[in-house]
Amino acid sequence: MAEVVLQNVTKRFSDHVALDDVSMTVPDGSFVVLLGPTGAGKTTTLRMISGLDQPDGGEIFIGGMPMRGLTPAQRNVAMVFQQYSLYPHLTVRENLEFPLKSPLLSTPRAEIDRKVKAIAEVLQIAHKLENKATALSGGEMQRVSIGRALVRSPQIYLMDEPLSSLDAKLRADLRIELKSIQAGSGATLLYVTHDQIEAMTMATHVGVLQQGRLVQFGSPREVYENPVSIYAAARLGLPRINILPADIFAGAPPRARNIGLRPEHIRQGSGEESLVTRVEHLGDQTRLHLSFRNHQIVTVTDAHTALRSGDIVKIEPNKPLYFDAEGMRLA
Ligand SMILES: Nc1ncnc2c1ncn2[C@@H]1O[C@H](COP(=O)(O)OP(=O)(O)OP(=O)(O)O)[C@@H](O)[C@H]1O
Repeated sequence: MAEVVLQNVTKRFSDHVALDDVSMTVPDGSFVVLLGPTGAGKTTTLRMISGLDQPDGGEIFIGGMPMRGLTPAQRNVAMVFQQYSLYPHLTVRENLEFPLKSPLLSTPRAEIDRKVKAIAEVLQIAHKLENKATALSGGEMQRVSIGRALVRSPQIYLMDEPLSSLDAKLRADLRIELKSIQAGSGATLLYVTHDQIEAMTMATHVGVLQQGRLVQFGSPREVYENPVSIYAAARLGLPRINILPADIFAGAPPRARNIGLRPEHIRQGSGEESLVTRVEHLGDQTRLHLSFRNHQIVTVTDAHTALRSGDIVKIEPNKPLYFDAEGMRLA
């Protein structure tokens, strides 16, 4: 496995700048998740690293080697797309074996069998090994595509929302499996997702992309607790961070335009009165929807709370984040 370095990478599509001077180091053995809304440049970043597309400016290094001019095969990267890409006329087993049968690798038969079996078990498709790829459900095909990447030992795995087409239970299972495969093998993984839970649970680092610019890079915890802007703060956390006018509570510093309060950073029982508008019991926690001076706030409370819609609850900020008129964090 290898470190991947992007140095001032820029990519334009006619006059649209999809990646704008992006510099980023994906450390060897890390699990980096790229975050950003649609169009932020996540897929473009993966395509540049894979060699499917060329940057207009800047350099990409994998394992210290410059990648300019090298084909995807020469880069030895494994990519999993959101949409499965299988050989339809081959069986699941043949699809999984395919990458190992490359003449360059000359993997021994016993080794191929062992790897295919192990991966098929992890991905819960062992019972479908002899089926034709076309005889699978969408979720099964996607698992085979993931398997085709995992049987290899590339320099880096590039995955673009690989779990988004799977049902919730399988997604939760595979999240744990992928993370343990990565942690166990020391693989380097660059991963795109819109799923907050995937990002928080799997990433060693997250990179926040905003209109083609990398605006923050750090551990999920760092980005969660110390976001550089409202934009970065809104990328992690569910329910989302509450953004309110800064003067809605006393104590805002000069130049503060907005206060950001994570749902769990609102103390209840003292402070200002707010109205409970909805109580959502989710089992392990309860969400309170509050109306406070014409603003809606979401906070969390005790799972067995007796609060009901129409009640009054006192609230005050705990660990507030302040942002200026441009949405940038104030120290
Ligand atoms: N082949 C292309 N031709 C023209 N424009 C493109 C092309 N590929 C991407 N773009 C543009 O570049 C920008 C970044 O696209 P990209 O696919 O990287 O976004 P993304 O963050 O992956 O979004 P999504 O979450 O929707 O996949 C977008 O504005 C997109 O329209």
